[in-house]
Amino acid sequence: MRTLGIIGFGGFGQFMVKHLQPYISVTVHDLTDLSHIAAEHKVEWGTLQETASKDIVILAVPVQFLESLLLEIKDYLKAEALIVDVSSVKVKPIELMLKHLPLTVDILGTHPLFGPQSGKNGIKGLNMVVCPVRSKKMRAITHFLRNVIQLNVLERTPETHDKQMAYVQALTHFIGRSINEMDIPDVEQKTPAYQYLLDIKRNLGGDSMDLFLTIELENPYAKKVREEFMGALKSLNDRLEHIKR
Ligand SMILES: NC(=O)c1ccc[n+]([C@@H]2O[C@H](COP(=O)([O-])OP(=O)(O)OC[C@H]3O[C@@H](n4cnc5c(N)ncnc54)[C@H](O)[C@@H]3O)[C@@H](O)[C@H]2O)c1
Ligand SMILES: O=C(O)C(=O)C[C@]1(C(=O)O)C=C[C@@H](O)C=C1
Repeated sequence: MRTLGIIGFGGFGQFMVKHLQPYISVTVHDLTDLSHIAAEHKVEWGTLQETASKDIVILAVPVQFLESLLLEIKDYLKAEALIVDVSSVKVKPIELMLKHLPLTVDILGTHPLFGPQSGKNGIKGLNMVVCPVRSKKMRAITHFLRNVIQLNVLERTPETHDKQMAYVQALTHFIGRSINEMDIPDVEQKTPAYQYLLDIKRNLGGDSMDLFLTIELENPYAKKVREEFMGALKSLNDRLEHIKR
């Protein structure tokens, strides 16, 4: 039977385990000792070396920590292993995996477009981006994702992914974190549109600061979209300030 190691057992690592554990024997590892949470999920807790030496290894750490992790694990990997990243950006992790991983291992970039909040009622039909890099098992993986987990699999280049995610995610998380910091109130006399804002606040409120930094700073196209948004806010506000009353 094939074995799976998940390195990074934060919000997304823990969420993924619930969906993968029925199909494969899973070992998890994190810098922090989260063995009690692994026990709750009924998966094995391993050392970094044990977890990195499985048939499939999923890297679920924020991208800003990926390079040092790759350097730590590259000598522990099985020659024929499949290494998968799940990062919210795709250009940078794929460059790093190509730079540091041995030529014998298969590499697959992925981005599940859901998480603990958006997937809490099930993940059937949700989107998952795949960026094949080098993998002999691509057909079997796509079959598993589409037909067993029942995701909507979208194949994209890393550049196309990051360009679109600058709007889809960097803009949404920028607004989401702002309204979380403002702590906008829930009130009875609300409109459906305000409920959308409250839903964004709830959906993104539990995400870590490290995830926010990945989405905003590691996507090469995110800064331009933030600037466009800030420009639009400023120009709207200027127009309001200049209306004579
Ligand atoms: N949260 C989501 O909804 C979501 C969805 C899809 C993809 N992702 C991606 O999944 C990855 C993890 O995101 P998250 O939300 O779980 O972040 P998180 O901040 O909640 O958790 C990250 C975990 O990685 C651990 N970690 C960091 N460096 C490590 C190392 N060198 N070795 C072992 N563990 C290490 C941290 O201790 C932490 O527990 C990111 O790449 C993110 O972009 C997240
Ligand atoms: O469900 C959640 O908790 C999420 O925040 C999921 C979410 C998002 O909606 O932006 C967050 C990060 C991932 O890259 C993909 C999806």
